[in-house]
Amino acid sequence: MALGQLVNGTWTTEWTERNEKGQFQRMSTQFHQWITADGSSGFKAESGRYHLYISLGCPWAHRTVLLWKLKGLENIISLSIVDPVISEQGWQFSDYTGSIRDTVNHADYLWQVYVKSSPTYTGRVTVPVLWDKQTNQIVNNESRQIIQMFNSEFNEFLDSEFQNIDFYPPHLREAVDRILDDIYQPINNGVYRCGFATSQAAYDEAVTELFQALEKYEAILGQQRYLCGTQITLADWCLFTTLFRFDLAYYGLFKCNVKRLVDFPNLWNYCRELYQYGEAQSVCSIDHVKHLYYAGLPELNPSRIVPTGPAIAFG
Ligand SMILES: N[C@@H](CCC(=O)N[C@@H](CS)C(=O)NCC(=O)O)C(=O)O
Repeated sequence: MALGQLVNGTWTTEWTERNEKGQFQRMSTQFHQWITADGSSGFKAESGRYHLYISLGCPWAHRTVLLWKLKGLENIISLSIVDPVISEQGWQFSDYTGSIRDTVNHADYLWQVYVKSSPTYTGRVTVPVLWDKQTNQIVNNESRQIIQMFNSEFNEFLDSEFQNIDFYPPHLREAVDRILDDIYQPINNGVYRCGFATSQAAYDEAVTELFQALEKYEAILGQQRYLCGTQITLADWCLFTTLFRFDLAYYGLFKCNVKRLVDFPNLWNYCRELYQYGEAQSVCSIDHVKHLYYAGLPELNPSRIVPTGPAIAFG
């Protein structure tokens, strides 16, 4: 397995996210500070102060770059995109097409950014990472929190066209949070629970829960256009990044193959609609997704061959 982690600031190739039942158990992220418009948190929203590290293949990081793009933060927050294929030393920077090297810390590997922020860090080295250039530290590495900050805290630097976009409006916050909680374990993390299971029982449980939840949301989207009703919210973007990868990677490599996404008429139309929303598709990379999963997880695909298909008409 190419995945490793930092132990006391040193890179190791241990990977310990499965229990004795063969179930995948995702570790929690550790950097949870908050950028605020007024600076009361200690991290004031400022133009040019922050840097975002992402992978275009990763569904969690994809959420943050979608918000970055859709809120018009390109000239406010700088960006690095890792090589899609995770290396023996974790995420690396390269000249792979569509990647962007680390212009801030000039790291070769993302673990170096973690160690610069926190020299004795122990834990996984994951994307996304939001970095503060002023105090030289990681502010936050949890996608669900980063997208909330991007949605509202940088508005004063944006044109009114972008200021007015609100994917987390106060009257829908409770509903968004409830849906995010509801889709996390069976769907967003559920595909990983299928793919990384090491026992039949763990896989059976995960795949059953995944398809029950997909059927549930298929029915909901038969009644309403978006997860919270008539308006696109953060909940939709968080479901979208998993759906976008479904037929490209999860159906094949992770054995999420009871049905394809295209076999769910409502979920499939919804996925296509979100893909076509604004400039979303400019940060949707089929190539990075397929390389991340097929070339970067030799435990699941020892040949690392990236399949040619499937041909999927998102556009
Ligand atoms: N809870 C985190 C999860 C982030 C995460 O697990 N990212 C994966 C990529 S899909 C990663 O960086 N994995 C590398 C590793 O575990 O070594 C979030 O939502 O931001």
